[in-house]
Amino acid sequence: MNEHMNENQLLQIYNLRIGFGTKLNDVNPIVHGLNLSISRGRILGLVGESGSGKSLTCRSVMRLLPDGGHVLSGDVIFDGHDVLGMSKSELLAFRSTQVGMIFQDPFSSLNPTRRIGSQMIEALRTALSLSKKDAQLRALSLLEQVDISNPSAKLRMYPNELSGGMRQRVMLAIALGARPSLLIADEPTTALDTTTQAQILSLLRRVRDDDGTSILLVSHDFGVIAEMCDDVAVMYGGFIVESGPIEEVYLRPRHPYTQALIASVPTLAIPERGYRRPTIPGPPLGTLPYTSGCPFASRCTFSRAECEDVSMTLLPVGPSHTSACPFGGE
Ligand SMILES: Nc1ncnc2c1ncn2[C@@H]1O[C@H](COP(=O)(O)OP(=O)(O)OP(=O)(O)O)[C@@H](O)[C@H]1O
Repeated sequence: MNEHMNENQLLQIYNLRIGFGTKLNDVNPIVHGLNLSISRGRILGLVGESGSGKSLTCRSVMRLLPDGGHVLSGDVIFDGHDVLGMSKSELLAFRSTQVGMIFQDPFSSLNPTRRIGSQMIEALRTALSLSKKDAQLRALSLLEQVDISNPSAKLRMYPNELSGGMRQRVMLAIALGARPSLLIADEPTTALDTTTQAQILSLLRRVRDDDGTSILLVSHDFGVIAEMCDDVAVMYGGFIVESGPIEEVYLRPRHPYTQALIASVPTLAIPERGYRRPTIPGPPLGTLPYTSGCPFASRCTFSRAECEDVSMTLLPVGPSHTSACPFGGE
């Protein structure tokens, strides 16, 4: 395990394979040998279409895969610690103090029958062993940190009395409760209107700037990733197909899937006036099992016979920039 350790990296994922199945000897692999790392204080974007394996990758860091999901092989190293080898008690401590996570739908994580205050206080007391009084004070200061006005009134409310944006702020406040060094944000703004989305993204950036928190930000929207992240990893069909610093990847994308994804960012699409951004041709991958070669080949404008045999290894194509397409997107 120690051969993987790198002190500049907060999170390192090596050769991670995830699959689904009821029996371990009958598992359908979904994520195929994924490598990923996040440096301290940086924001890494994980981008790709629905079903590419982004959420499973995030959940495997917390060891919170859905029922039937298994890590088949690989290593997850957090701050030098082997997450996949942690005991139950180490895992509970890790989840409640080292990593915070927010999801697309904050409703699914909040209990609708309990007031915001009692949920926050319970989470804070469990994570930080605080007295009830101290947990209440910390809850108030956390709500202020995420720009919630009149926080004491909000503590008395139920989740359904808050707007979607407010609920996401509350989830962020809970996730930041123990000042985690990593925040995993899985499509945190997808369900929100554009103004609220901008506010939540700006809050996330502030969390990183003020506290040095590393962030793993998942999105299917390259526009959000380009605006927010320092580094990006592009996923397709359970593989990372390209990764690197955001300026490099955004300005000089080398994998045809990344090129298509960037070309389809809806900056100004007004179809009724005849201008629209291109979409990626062909149907999404769906749930077909992976066999071999490049999973994007059937939709790729540059596809050729050799694509059926490429190994999907990330090859260097620029400064810290790698791509799995050996043909350079040409
Ligand atoms: N609970 C589950 N049971 C069986 N298969 C699952 C389950 N959850 C995910 N999968 C499989 O794993 C694939 C990847 O799922 P994942 O949620 O990681 O995708 P994603 O990239 O995060 O997409 P989305 O943005 O839609 O959540 C899915 O297409 C599905 O085939």
